[in-house]
Amino acid sequence: MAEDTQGKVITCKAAVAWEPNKPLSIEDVEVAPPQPGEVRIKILYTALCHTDAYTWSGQDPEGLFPCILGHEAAGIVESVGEGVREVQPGDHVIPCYQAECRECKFCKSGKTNLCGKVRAATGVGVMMTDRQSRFSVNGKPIFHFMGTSTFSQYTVVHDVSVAKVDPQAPLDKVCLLGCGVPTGLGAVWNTAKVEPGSNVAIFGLGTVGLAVAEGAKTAGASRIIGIDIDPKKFDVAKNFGVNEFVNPNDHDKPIQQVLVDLTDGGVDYSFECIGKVSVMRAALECCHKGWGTSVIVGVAASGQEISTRPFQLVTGRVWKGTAFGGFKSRTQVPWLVDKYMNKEIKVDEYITHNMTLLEINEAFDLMHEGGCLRCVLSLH
Ligand SMILES: NC(=O)c1ccc[n+]([C@@H]2O[C@H](COP(=O)([O-])OP(=O)(O)OC[C@H]3O[C@@H](n4cnc5c(N)ncnc54)[C@H](O)[C@@H]3O)[C@@H](O)[C@H]2O)c1
Ligand SMILES: N[C@@H](CCC(=O)N[C@@H](CSCO)C(=O)NCC(=O)O)C(=O)O
Ligand SMILES: [Zn+2]
Ligand SMILES: [Zn+2]
Repeated sequence: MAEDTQGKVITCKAAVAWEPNKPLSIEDVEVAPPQPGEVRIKILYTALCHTDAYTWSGQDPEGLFPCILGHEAAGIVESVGEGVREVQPGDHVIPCYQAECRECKFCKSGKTNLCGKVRAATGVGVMMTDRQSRFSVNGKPIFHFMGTSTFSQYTVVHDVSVAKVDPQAPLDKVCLLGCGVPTGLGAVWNTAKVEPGSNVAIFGLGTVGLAVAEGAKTAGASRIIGIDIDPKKFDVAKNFGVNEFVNPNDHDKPIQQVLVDLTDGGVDYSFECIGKVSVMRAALECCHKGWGTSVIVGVAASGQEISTRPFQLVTGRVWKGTAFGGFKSRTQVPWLVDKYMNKEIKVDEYITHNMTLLEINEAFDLMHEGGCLRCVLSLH
């Protein structure tokens, strides 16, 4: 049902990042009505992802300030702009930072989940139609972030960035299907395509690494080796399918050598879920000669570069990366929600904390502690 806010500016609360690393500030933000091809969403729940912290830190070359961060959320469509056909007010939705237009060269290629339709605009914090922001504070424009900006009670996104989901699904849980959980599952299922019986090494046992473990378990991997410098992660990781643990700090040898020794020459698949280029190298080099494949999932800062001896690739190791786990967002996020509703994938188990938008700075502090996987903020 349409709300009486349709066509009007909505003033609501949002957490604004005015400058890198400065505490987020809860502001009264004006959110303009959606223009053609746009959707205004009442965000009910948003989680925090490490990529929000990364951009907030000032290290993201696409980080523009002031902005409204946030990209792992769920809400209800408040109103739609002209020409929007696939969602309507009242629909339950998950905003998708990786769009899916089904028409561009990328979408039609059948080779990637990346979409080119709105990426140039979302990378510079504006909407595609007029290259303007829909957010302002006292008349000053505030940049969008990742085409989602979910740390706001209302946001405006492109219609190609909205997945309509089962209205029965609990939005305080399925908001996680906007980023971290699909990324880990898809890294295994879509990007690496892990086969039954494989040996898998997962570097970093945060939400993304644990979702990789869950994906590897369901793919039938036999050895799932979790590597983390925080021993507190090991207990929780067992519940997600990790069946062996290695703490690099317990060894004098380079971690890639430890893993090669443990696995008779190296693992079949490895996943870097941290964002450190030195670990990305180790993840590649712990792979088995001839076929081992390493997938980069972690996001590393501007200026960071990966390196290895080309001989590592000449001798058959494969280096790959994944964005949103290779999932086609508008098509497959609803499918992931259905899998959650059918109890085929975990989601609740990644949520360690629940807070409100007003507590967002405390939530970010918590995120840097080992005990926190995902913190879900309620916005209303
Ligand atoms: N590619 C994508 O589409 C995508 C999507 C979501 C998140 N990410 C990125 O994935 C990464 C992981 O996200 P997360 O939310 O799980 O993060 P997280 O911080 O919760 O988890 C990282 C884990 O790595 C461990 N760690 C840190 N340094 C280590 C080291 N040297 N060796 C071993 N373990 C180490 C930490 O103890 C922690 O458990 C981030 O870089 C995030 O930006 C990428
Ligand atoms: N602006 C960043 C890009 C960081 C990045 O790689 N983002 C991932 C998603 S992380 C979600 O938590 C991604 O999907 N990238 C593909 C894309 O952005 O199109 C930088 O430049 O470092
Ligand atoms: Zn994310
Ligand atoms: Zn497209």
